[in-house]
Amino acid sequence: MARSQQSSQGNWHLKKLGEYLRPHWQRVALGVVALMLVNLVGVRIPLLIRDGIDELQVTFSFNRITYYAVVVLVLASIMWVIRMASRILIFGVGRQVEFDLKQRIFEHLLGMEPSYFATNTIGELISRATSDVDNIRRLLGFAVLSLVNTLFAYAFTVPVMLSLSVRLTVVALVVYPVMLILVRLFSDRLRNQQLRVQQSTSRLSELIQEDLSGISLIKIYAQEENERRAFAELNDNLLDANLTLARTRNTLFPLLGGLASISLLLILATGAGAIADGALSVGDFVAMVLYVERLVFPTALLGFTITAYQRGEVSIDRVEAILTSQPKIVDAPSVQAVPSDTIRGQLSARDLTFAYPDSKAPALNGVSFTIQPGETVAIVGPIGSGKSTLANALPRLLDIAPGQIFLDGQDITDIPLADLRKAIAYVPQESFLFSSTINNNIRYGEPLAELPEVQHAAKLAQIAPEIDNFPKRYDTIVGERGITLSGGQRQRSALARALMIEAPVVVLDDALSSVDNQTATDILNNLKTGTQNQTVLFISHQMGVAALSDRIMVMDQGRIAQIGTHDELVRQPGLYQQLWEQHKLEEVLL
Ligand SMILES: Nc1ncnc2c1ncn2[C@@H]1O[C@H](COP(=O)(O)OP(=O)(O)OP(=O)(O)O)[C@@H](O)[C@H]1O
Repeated sequence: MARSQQSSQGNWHLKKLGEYLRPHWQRVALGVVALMLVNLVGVRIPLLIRDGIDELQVTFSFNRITYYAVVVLVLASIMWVIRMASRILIFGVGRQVEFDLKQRIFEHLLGMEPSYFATNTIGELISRATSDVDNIRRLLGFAVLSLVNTLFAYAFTVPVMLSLSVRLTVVALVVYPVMLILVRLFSDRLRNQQLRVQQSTSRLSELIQEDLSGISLIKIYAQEENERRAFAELNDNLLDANLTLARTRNTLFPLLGGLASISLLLILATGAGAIADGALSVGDFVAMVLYVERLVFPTALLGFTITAYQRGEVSIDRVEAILTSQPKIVDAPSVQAVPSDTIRGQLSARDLTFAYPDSKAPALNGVSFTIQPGETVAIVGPIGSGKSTLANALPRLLDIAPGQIFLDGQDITDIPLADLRKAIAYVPQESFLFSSTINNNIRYGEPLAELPEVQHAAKLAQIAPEIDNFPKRYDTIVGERGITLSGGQRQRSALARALMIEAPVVVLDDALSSVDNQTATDILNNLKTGTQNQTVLFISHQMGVAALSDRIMVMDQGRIAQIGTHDELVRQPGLYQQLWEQHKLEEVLL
């Protein structure tokens, strides 16, 4: 049972390797033909030497020696050239497959929804896309080359050896079954140890990635020592895993090499007797020794080939786990394109309910509303009341069931994702800037936009005067490798990016929290009076700004508790009144 499972898994890995190689089959085939030629020529050389020795035993002639020497030299040179070509071809295929896999992994990850990255850490994904892909490259380069070479070496050498002396061939090959048993005994252990190395590497890269992203937090809480210890522990684990694997490999490889050399000893011992009996010529004997030597090297390499294969198998599993994960948020087959200039911007929800996986209470519970085109609606409510969940649901960053959210009356799950996201400009709480110019950051959604358009968006987002003061104005590099912007500057840059795409609907998820009330109000006024008269959904804890919107939705525990204008709500007893009172009190105190 276990064995059949193992062999079916082995077949699966081979199938996958076949799939990786298929696009490059011509190069692989050429490489294999080159290896075949190398071995064909290689088999010929000991026979020539044998002929030379046997001939020279009868008559000694310098001309003949020179003849044999030149022929051997020419053949060896041809072999060398073809071997080089085979290596270039096969290693090149390994690099090509590495390129293909990296490309596929990245493209696949781009299609996954944000929640995928909450369960699969970035460090782990990076380790799979780099070191695991590297292992597959080595498997396809080195392991394929050495395996095919070994197969040809045996296939061509053994028949010639048998034709020279059956007895000596059997003696030379007697150790080989022992080698196979050894390899089998070690292979499970090698695979498990290999897996441990790869898992430890992933855990270490996860920690590095997390700690370096959260370096300020580590410093604020003075946790350097603890983090150093955690790193040392994982690093120690990796060292231990690597050393254990090295121990197993260092036991197996010399054993294989040693056994192969025993063939040579056995042949020397039995060959002498055969020559004395006249059963074997000196030339045949020398040829036999050369043949066994030809087999020793590929056989000793078998250990490396096996580990490269097993390491590759583990990596194939880890890479395929990414490639076979299905994105949950995809276009339904029935979607039809919706050009954004045909969208008016009416947004509605009908009994919208959503629960995060593994959470008991729904984050949105029977939410219903209709927002008219051009309306500015603020969403307020206590922390954790479901505001961000609602904002994420609108551009389908969450896996929302059909029949719950509508844009201009059309179910958003019937709109192609690309069109929906072009129609709803969403500015998340965390404003992320790429390490590029501020110009490129703002025109991220419209990469071909000209500077005046970028400047206009910056003006609407009230960041233009500050950009004019940056060292290289719109060409200033920002983000991780550039100048550091303040929280408010980052937020307004992210807002300018969203305004750049001129979407009919703009959703701001607490995206002006680092901006003072007056600036936030000016920005909202810009949106209302802009050319597009956009529908704006504006999540905020800034009650003073929210009060200026056309209507306000008050959320509480995943439900809409109240909805109306500021004047209506402030007169109704309820959550809005409380929030407003609290706001006024804070204003007085500040
Ligand atoms: N990725 C997630 N997985 C599981 N639960 C989540 C996730 N994100 C939010 N929640 C939960 O869903 C509920 C609503 O959260 P949400 O972020 O929508 O609230 P919010 O009103 O935007 O809060 P805040 O004002 O603090 O931004 C909370 O109980 C929160 O713990």
